[in-house]
Amino acid sequence: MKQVVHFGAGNIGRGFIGALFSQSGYHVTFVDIAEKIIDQLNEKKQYQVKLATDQQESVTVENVSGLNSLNQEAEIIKAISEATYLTTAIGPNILPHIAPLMAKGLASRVKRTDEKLYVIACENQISATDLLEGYILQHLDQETKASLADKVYFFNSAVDRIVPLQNNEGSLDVLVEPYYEWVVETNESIPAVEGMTIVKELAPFIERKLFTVNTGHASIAYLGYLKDSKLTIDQSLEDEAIVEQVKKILGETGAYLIKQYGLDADEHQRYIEKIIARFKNAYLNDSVNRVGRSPLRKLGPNDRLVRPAVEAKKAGLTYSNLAKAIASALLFDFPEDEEAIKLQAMIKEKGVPAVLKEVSGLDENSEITKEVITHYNEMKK
Ligand SMILES: NC(=O)C1=CN([C@@H]2O[C@H](COP(=O)(O)OP(=O)(O)OC[C@H]3O[C@@H](n4cnc5c(N)ncnc54)[C@H](O)[C@@H]3O)[C@@H](O)[C@H]2O)C=CC1
Ligand SMILES: O=P(O)(O)OC[C@H]1O[C@](O)(CO)[C@@H](O)[C@@H]1O
Repeated sequence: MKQVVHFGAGNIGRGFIGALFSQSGYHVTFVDIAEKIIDQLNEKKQYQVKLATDQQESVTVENVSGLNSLNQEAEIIKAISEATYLTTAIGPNILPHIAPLMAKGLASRVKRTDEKLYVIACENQISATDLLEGYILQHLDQETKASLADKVYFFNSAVDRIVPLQNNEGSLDVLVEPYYEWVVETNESIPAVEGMTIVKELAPFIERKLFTVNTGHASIAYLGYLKDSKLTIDQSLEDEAIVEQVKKILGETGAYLIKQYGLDADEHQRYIEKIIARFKNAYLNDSVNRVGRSPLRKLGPNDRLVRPAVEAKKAGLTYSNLAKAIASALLFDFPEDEEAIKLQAMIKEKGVPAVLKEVSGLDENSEITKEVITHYNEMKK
């Protein structure tokens, strides 16, 4: 049986990428640090992926097992040497931490076989696989790096499926939205995986996805949180003012995307509407706190809020509503989110302009910073 080693047996790992590989006839070895999940994967060897619909249709995901990256290094290295794909859905910030183990796995593999291995990071981050490759290469000597050529391939990808926090402590089953899209950038002819779309150039796909789905989702989360921190995304969208604000924000990212990639304006408008309809799925019961998680990452220069504002400004387009979204992210003070705590401490200590400089790479005197501060002061009242 063909093998995939997938780092991160969480929501996207089990509910999306692992499920597609299993359905394509692969055995999926999940690598994680969550002991309970690993034990259950090895004990039950299967789980259900349930759709967030009226009917709650479900699919059984079989041929799965788990390994612990904290204490099963030798087993993971062996599994990497036998795999066709090596994938991750672990969070962009964790990639540097798993790179040393992946490097050991690749070094061992290329000594044992010339079979091709395809590495794909499935994270909400532009060029996540390039970043992972960079981290891995830092742990390899020149000779091993050279021996990866024509044997180990790194492909960037975009992943889109809403998988909320699961309300089923102790179960491997995952509730997911029916929609999914997994786009992988390559010119190679690679082994088929059901549900994987291959493209030669990822930029239009990942930017369209990140600056529509993720910009929209994060904006609803932050605006909803400001209204009531206990809301879910669909409840936030019961407020017409939030719907209108999000449409304006996506109008700004849309204008940039249409100009940058020559998208058809009507088609893009339909894409926006389809996405807002996905956000309204009440079965997902998706909290604004989950969707707003990790605000420091989301306020990063290349992420869903700041990059489209910077690009819109460069293109001579409006960015005022994106500035409002950035301001709402700066007000995310959820006390159970480590990055939110850090963000609020930074704002208290240094003030908003210094934080925007340090976290978002925005000059303290830039027009975008000024606009964000105006919104921030208004919204804080
Ligand atoms: N949940 C969603 O709707 C979507 C998430 N994504 C992206 O997918 C990635 C994963 O997100 P989720 O699955 O939601 O997160 P998650 O928190 O459910 O899963 C992450 C998993 O990684 C594991 N992990 C953490 N550190 C580890 C380490 N050092 N070694 C091995 N395993 C480790 C955790 O134990 C957890 O099981 C993120 O980059 C996210 O942005 C992308 C599209 C949709
Ligand atoms: O860790 P992040 O970037 O919030 O990733 C999860 C996000 O990705 C999305 O699935 C969109 O693809 C949203 O559900 C969710 O907000």
